[in-house]
Amino acid sequence: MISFSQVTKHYAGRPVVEGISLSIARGAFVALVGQSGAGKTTLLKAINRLVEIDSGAITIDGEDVTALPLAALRRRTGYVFQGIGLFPHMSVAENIWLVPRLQGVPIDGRAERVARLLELVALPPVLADRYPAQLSGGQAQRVGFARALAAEPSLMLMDEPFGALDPVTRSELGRAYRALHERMGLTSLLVTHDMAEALLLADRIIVLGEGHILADLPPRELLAYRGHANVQAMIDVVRDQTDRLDALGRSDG
Ligand SMILES: Nc1ncnc2c1ncn2[C@@H]1O[C@H](COP(=O)(O)OP(=O)(O)OP(=O)(O)O)[C@@H](O)[C@H]1O
Repeated sequence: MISFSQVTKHYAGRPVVEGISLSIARGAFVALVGQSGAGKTTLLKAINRLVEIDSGAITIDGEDVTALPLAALRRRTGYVFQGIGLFPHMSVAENIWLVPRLQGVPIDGRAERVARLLELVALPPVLADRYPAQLSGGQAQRVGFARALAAEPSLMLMDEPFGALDPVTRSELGRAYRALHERMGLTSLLVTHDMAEALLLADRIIVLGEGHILADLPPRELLAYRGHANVQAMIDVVRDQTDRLDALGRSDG
């Protein structure tokens, strides 16, 4: 569904993404991980052209993203990011209805469609009339997902969408999104710092570093990976935490 061919992006003369080629199949759930500054966000934003690449090409369903009108491209791609950016002066319903409104969908269907989208992200319908300041962080993030899904995108681009949440909400929302991904037949790309989250949610994990793909494997195979030191270090953190927790559980004092 998405294809990157020799994609390169520089900032201030320094390559951030260098000659990256990869293909992502329809229905895949792919996590992009890597240390801070590895180029994860740059690669994600290049898809919906929030970032313009210097060279190479990115296609969605065989169409070059630079040949698509921006509005059509953004309609196909739901975008969710940390801290979500809900408009504070708009109610939840108005925030969710932003894209359908731009698409000229008649307002008389709004209440029903907003209620359905809230239900999808497991929020009660009464929240429709609240304002963002009256929501918890987890609720706001769910509204962000509902807003992205309102355009009925086939591709979801997510940049640390669970990053600002407490661990319990983070885990709940991650699982809820994974279920939505299945149910709605979405293609999902998730940028995360959290290797454990990537291993538990995604079907395929791409590890970026120094502008390149360091590893590109399904979770089980990545766990057994031996190779690039940076990749191993990220996996070792998860393994070490699991081992220490196991040891703690077994200790008698
Ligand atoms: N608009 C910009 N102008 C200049 N440099 C930028 C710009 N955007 C990103 N960079 C630099 O490019 C590099 C990659 O940034 P990017 O945000 O893609 O990394 P990342 O892997 O998503 O990092 P993080 O995990 O910290 O969000 C960083 O060194 C960053 O400082």
